Amino acid sequence: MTAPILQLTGVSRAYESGNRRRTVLKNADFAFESGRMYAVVGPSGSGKSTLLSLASGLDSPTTGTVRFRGRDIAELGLGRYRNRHAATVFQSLNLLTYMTAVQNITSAMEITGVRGMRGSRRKQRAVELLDLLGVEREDQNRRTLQLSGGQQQRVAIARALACEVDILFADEPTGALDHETAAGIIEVFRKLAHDEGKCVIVVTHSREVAEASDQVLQLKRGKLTVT
Ligand SMILES: Nc1ncnc2c1ncn2[C@@H]1O[C@H](COP(=O)(O)OP(=O)(O)OP(=O)(O)O)[C@@H](O)[C@H]1O
Repeated sequence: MTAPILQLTGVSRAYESGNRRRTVLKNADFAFESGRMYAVVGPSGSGKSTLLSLASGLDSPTTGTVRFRGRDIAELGLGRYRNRHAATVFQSLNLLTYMTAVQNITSAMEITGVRGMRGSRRKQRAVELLDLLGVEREDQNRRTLQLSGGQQQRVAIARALACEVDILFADEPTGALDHETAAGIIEVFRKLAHDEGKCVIVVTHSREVAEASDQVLQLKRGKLTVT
């Protein structure tokens, strides 16, 4: 086994409401590797989004640690971890619909500070990523509002990758897509893991996504098991 890129050790998350305290993720242990695609599955309310938030540095565990290349992400800084190493494609995509596909990516690069890259180089990088994800050149310069759901999903993935992150998280990426479009997106994730060496972690209800993954993590009432 190669050294894990991301390691969860005894990770729990509890929420307080009034005088009640409920643990929704219980003592999760898992080591993720580069070059592999993982699916996180489980019934509604089982803790999938909670796990995603903790592993992607959007939230902190109540107990336990999340380590990126051996270093606690709390020490590294959650903002820095998210900007430089781990990006998330949210269900809502959050694309700027009045901008083109290319502009969505170059503006994200500006905001998250891909340093030392001039405007023309940023644009070139955006085109490279969109090519990699199979967005046709003529569609790359259309406003994302005019693109199909599958194309928008590809743009959101390209944007997440723009900062050369090592880990890509996606929350229910095929939920709103028809079967054929979903199959294309699944292929994109597999390619990013197997050809580009990324660690891809997908929260999903889809059997197809789970079957296409290298490993499936199952959550049931906050308990993580690996199948
Ligand atoms: N901020 C919060 N405060 C209190 N409880 C929360 C909070 N966020 C999530 N929960 C609770 O934690 C449990 C796990 O939620 P989570 O969103 O992780 O489930 P999920 O498996 O992603 O569900 P779904 O498939 O429906 O998106 C749920 O019972 C939820 O109500």
